[in-house]
Amino acid sequence: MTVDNLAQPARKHTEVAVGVLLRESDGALLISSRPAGKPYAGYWEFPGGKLEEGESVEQALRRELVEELGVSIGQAIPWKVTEHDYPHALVRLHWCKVTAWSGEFEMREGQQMAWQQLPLEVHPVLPGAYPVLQWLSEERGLVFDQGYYEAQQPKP
Ligand SMILES: Nc1nc2c([nH]c(=O)n2[C@H]2C[C@H](O)[C@@H](COP(=O)(O)OP(=O)(O)OP(=O)(O)O)O2)c(=O)[nH]1
Repeated sequence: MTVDNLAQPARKHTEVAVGVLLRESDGALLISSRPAGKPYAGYWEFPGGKLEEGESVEQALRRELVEELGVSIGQAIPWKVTEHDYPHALVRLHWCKVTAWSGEFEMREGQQMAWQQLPLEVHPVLPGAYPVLQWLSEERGLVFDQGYYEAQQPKP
């Protein structure tokens, strides 16, 4: 460890609730694009957002999906937790599966949404979502090829 590292305070995690909405009829996944004005605007991700003070993961996810998509979710089933270190934030992503919701989808933040099978056709995909694509692929007996998604990232 260098002297510089010793001098740095530990980075605080930003807690994020993320929903993997699964369509019963064909197993498609709901993916949405990040709205203008946010870091990684235009990247595709699973819908969700940051926990507010005092909120549980499920409460935050329920609130975010109303705010972003206009739908009320049923149970959010906790699935896995990952971390991703971006230049803008160190995030802890709380992934939940969601199989029931009500209401009509409305893009309330000017974003786009798409029901997708694997591998996703939309791009670029937020790198913090890769692990979920891997688990979903494994569940479905599909090969996950991270290079396919990396090749679709904008060139620096
Ligand atoms: N929603 C979502 N966020 C993800 C995914 N993968 C991933 O790394 N993230 C990261 C990106 C952001 O740093 C963070 C989510 O924060 P955000 O800025 O979208 O959350 P928010 O809607 O509460 O934003 P805000 O406008 O209130 O600040 O999690 C994903 O698949 N979905």
